[in-house]
Amino acid sequence: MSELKHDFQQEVERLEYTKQYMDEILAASQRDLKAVQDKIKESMANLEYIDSSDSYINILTNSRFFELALNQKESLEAVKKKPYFARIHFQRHGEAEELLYIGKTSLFHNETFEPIIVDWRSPVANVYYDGRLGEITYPVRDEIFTGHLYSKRQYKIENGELLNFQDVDLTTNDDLLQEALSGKADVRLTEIVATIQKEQNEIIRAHLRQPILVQGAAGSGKTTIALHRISYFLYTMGENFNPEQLMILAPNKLFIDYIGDVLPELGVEHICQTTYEEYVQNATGIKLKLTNSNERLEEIVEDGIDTLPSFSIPKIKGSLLYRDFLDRYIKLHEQTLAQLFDEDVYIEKYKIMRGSHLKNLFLSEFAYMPIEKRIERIKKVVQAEVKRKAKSVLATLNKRYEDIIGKALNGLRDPDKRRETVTKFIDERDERIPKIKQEAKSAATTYMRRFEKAKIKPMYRKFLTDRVLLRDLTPEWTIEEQERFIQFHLKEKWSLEDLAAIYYLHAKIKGVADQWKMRVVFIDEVQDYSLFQLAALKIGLETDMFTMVGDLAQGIHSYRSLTEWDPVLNLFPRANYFTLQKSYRTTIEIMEVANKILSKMDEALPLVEPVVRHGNEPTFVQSETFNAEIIDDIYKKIQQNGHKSIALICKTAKEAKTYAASMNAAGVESQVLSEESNLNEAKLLIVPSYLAKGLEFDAVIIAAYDSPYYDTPIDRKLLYVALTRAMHELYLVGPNKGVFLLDDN
Ligand SMILES: Nc1ncnc2c1ncn2[C@@H]1O[C@H](COP(=O)(O)OP(=O)(O)OP(=O)(O)O)[C@@H](O)[C@H]1O
Repeated sequence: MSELKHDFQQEVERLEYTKQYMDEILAASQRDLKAVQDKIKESMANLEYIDSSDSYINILTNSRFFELALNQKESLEAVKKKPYFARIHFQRHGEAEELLYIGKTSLFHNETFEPIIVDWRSPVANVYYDGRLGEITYPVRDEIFTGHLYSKRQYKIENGELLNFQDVDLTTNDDLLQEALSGKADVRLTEIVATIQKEQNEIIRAHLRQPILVQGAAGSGKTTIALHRISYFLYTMGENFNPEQLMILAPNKLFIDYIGDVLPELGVEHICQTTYEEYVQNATGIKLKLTNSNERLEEIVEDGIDTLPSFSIPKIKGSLLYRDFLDRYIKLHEQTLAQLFDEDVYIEKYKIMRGSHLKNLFLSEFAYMPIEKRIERIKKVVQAEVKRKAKSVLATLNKRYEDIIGKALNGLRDPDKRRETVTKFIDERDERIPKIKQEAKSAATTYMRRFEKAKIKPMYRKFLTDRVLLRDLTPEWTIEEQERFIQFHLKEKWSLEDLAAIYYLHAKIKGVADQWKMRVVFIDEVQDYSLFQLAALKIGLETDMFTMVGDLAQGIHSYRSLTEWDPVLNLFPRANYFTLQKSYRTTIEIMEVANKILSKMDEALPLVEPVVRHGNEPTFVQSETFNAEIIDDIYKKIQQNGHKSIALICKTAKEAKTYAASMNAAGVESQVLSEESNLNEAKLLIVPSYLAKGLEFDAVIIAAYDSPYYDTPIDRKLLYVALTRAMHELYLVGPNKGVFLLDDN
């Protein structure tokens, strides 16, 4: 028998063994879960395992297989279909050689302690992603281990059957990757765990307690990495963080649906997946009807004029200067409240506390807290002090009455006068003491009543429209600019840019409630955020543990958002910055076209390197007017090539509607994608360019008629986004190549 055959046979046996053991566990867990757990606990009690710093408890909790057995039979079945995807032949210095099988969960033999499957997120699995063959090092917690990596092997297992395996070295890595990349759009995001590349792995595992910022080319795996990093984070830091304390901010609902299936596959559940809009409204409890920012984008790109006016309100509202204005506003509010401490706290005529002391607490000692939290704390201080002092006031008074009554009793000779005086004092005492007691009960509340709670929405509205206030708070602006700002806000309408301000005011004045105080944040498409949006989040959440991934070349909202990364790095001084240049999505031929557009951009970003994967040349189809039959022909041809997810991308939603009408008239079923819709691959998806961001399709047809792409910053980005959505095939349909900013040859 040849060596390979022999190997294959052995691998088949190994897979059988693994599956059998899984069945045993499953059966046992169903018979008597508790007993099995106890037994494992007991037998692992003295376990010294390869990641030896892990206690057995750790191993148990890491042993997701058991959790799955406990919780979900379905997921368990899924694991059984593909228990592992790779193997390393490895030897830690000073120890025996080992074959470690790497999968999406871990599984240990409960008697021999043998690791049957090692979780891809475990420290030793890093060797698989990071290590070249030969001498290697890998960190476990704070220790560095060294060893020798003899081989890396990848398996193709489907439905529990071993189809194939291949040993990986530098040359085969590309083959394996290519095979993975030639897959279809519907199974992609989830299946990359086997082919995560070294530079991606570095980002996934980069310092978990530090912020990271990734500038990654279109299709370089940013979304994928962010999702895997979440999974890795929970695996590694799960003891200190609940999934509920993690939040992923996505650009829209469509995108959340898109990634929705992936997270459970990566063992991540219960994390908060939301959009900035939704999060802010939930966290502040302020519901706003926002103008649709995509409609605004449409207006901007309609005529191809996207140079910003020098006084652009959306841009201003995203700036740190705007934050400074609001800081002044908050200061003003704080000062107004501070003045209310000018009065002292009294019970009857007794001074219980000096207002100046409370003012000092308010303005300096408690200054680290949100304003209304300080007021709450001060109320407690006053309450405690009133309680304490009231006791001594009462004791003193009682004593004094006792004394003067005693004096009257002993000192006055005239019995009538004596009775009269004593009665007077007794009456006075009996009236005064209960009154004081009563006052003491409510003194703190009465004193603190003057501090009314702020109403953030009207407060912000005042900032937007109050001339006198603006004169005070925005000296950097000319009077004309202030007037323009006021005029802009005469009619009450709210847009995305106002959310950062509202959240910021809420955070600084009221504080973010625990339920919304996420401790770790993952942001996809971060280039669409403004600096102030990020700053507000960071302040409100009191954390800088942000993973931010984005691509300036896709910054289609740059009229109101980021155009460079430096300010973000200044905002997050602890951040590690990474770049990803390789695109895993598109073929070389498609990327060539996209790179032409990229090179026209002002950002001077390096060209994207596609991983070596060839496909058909993108095809330009000339037609003077939009012709549904031409599109239908292309659509059918793509389907014949075996592709399922196919998008017709156009610049605007308006154009998408026109196209859909034509397509439907020609009898082709289509669906215009909106933020609320579900992706339906059975139909031709018609997608406005800005909504396509973050998504990918097997094939893309870009048509441009009513709204051609102009050679302006935003249009170049929209076109670039559209071009880079295609995985395998690309068609450009229009009256000439110029509408796609391409030369005729
Ligand atoms: N290491 C990898 N192995 C296999 N496939 C990968 C790898 N990295 C990324 N991919 C695939 O490449 C495609 C692009 O990944 P992803 O959507 O995460 O990129 P992105 O950087 O977020 O793109 P964009 O900015 O254009 O939205 C996906 O289909 C993903 O599965």
